[in-house]
Amino acid sequence: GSKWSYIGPDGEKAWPNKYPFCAGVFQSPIDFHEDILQYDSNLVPLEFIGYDVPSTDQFTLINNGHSVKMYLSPAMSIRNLPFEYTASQLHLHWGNRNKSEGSEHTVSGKHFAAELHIVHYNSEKYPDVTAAMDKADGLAVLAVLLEIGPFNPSYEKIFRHFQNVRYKDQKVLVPGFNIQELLPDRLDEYYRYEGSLTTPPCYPSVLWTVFRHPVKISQEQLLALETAMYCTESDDPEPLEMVDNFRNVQEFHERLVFISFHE
Ligand SMILES: NS(=O)(=O)c1c(F)c(F)c(S(=O)(=O)CCO)c(N[C@H]2CCCc3ccccc32)c1F
Ligand SMILES: [Zn+2]
Repeated sequence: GSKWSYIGPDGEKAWPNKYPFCAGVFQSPIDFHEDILQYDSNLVPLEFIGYDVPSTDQFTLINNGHSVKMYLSPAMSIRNLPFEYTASQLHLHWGNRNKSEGSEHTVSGKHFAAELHIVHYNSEKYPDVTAAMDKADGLAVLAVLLEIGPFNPSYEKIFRHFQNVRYKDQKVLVPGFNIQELLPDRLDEYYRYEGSLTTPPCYPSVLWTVFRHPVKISQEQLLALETAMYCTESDDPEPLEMVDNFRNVQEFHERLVFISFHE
């Protein structure tokens, strides 16, 4: 129950009062635009281990008051990064029903409808995500930009449970499935930069991989994401809709974003 939000007196402009790193260096998210991008031929496709989780396993999906997050299996990890990173959780960021522009990262100043983040920690150097999250080489987050298109049966495996996590601290079990289904085609094409957590405590501890190609979900799926959840508990007399839970893009001076693709 950390006291910060995306709106009002505890909104992002006030974060540095309680969380000094939020005013610090290497902050995320950022805008990807031409003059900060540099092709890097060393950026090879990531390798996903144990992402195909059997349906006999279950993931816990929880409304934590800031986002809807799903704890992942410790058997899931990624390679081809400087270290092996083990999966911790995935969560989403989105806008609202009148403005479906809730992605955190932007491309040439343009928001996408929403964004999925899969948080991993450096399991070669640290015992768990709590030990890793404030270390410069502690975390690796994969980001998928979401846009409107046909119904997406893979995202529906999570979205179908939203009615059971409408309020803060509610949770539900989700049968395992291949988390790789949530990722776009062309896993070889991505943006790569060193940044931070996009929520307090904003530690500059994240190696970001943002896939170039967005994934499509339907208008109805997006509306469900934008209207299902509340930041408040089920008995709160003043319910607060969980909308616009994205941080604005941060200044990015004298830094480069490396890309694995030619224009
Ligand atoms: N955009 S983001 O930077 O990826 C990002 C979020 F946006 C986000 F909301 C969360 S949160 O849901 O945990 C609520 C805020 O702490 C996280 N959690 C991370 C960092 C904080 C502690 C922690 C502990 C265990 C697992 C993951 C995490 C987060 F990393
Ligand atoms: Zn996130």
